[in-house]
Amino acid sequence: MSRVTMIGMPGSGKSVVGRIVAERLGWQFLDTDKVIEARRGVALQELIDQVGEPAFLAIEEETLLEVEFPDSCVIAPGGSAIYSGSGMQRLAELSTVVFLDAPIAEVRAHIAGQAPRGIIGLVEAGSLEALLAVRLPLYRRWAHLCVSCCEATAEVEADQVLAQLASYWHKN
Ligand SMILES: Nc1ncnc2c1ncn2[C@@H]1O[C@H](COP(=O)(O)OP(=O)(O)O)[C@@H](O)[C@H]1O
Ligand SMILES: O=C(O)C1=C[C@@H](OP(=O)(O)O)[C@@H](O)[C@H](O)C1
Ligand SMILES: [Mg+2]
Repeated sequence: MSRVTMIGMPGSGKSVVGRIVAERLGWQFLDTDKVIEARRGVALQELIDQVGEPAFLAIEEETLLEVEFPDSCVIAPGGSAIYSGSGMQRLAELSTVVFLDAPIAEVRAHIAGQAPRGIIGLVEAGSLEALLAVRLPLYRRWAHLCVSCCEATAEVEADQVLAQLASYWHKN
């Protein structure tokens, strides 16, 4: 199957690692957060602030269901994509889904280095640890492959993803 989708917590590296995986395969890279920003003409954080979390999830679902994903592409949806059963069903049918399983300390450090962003369900969960506990069964449910990332550079993580993909594609 000539598409890959990266899923995982915000800050786990879906966009950065996904882009490197795409480059190494000579494939296109598509970040659905960027698609939403381009369609709406606002930064993602601003959109979440404007419409609220439930409406953002509806916009994200609509995007996952409507975008035409080309052949030979790596897709990086937002970390909240797993809240859309129909969106994930579509991605699982048209791509190999890779869960970037990053330790929470790494997630926290990566998020801290970035501009503020709305993380869906974080306020309700109370902490990143509690949010991960809620999301983990969903990430695992939709993943064809789980790649554990531990204090490696994005380049090394991309190599790990590619090695596991090669093995998965060989068997499936
Ligand atoms: N393995 C890594 N090593 C160092 N920095 C990383 C790594 N993965 C991601 N980052 C950094 O963390 C931030 C969030 O990464 P990003 O790819 O946007 O995550 P996601 O798309 O999963 O939210 C970026 O600044 C990125 O450069
Ligand atoms: O996990 C989340 O709740 C979110 C993750 C973000 O994308 P990244 O996972 O690419 O950071 C973005 O879609 C939005 O801020 C919500
Ligand atoms: Mg991203």
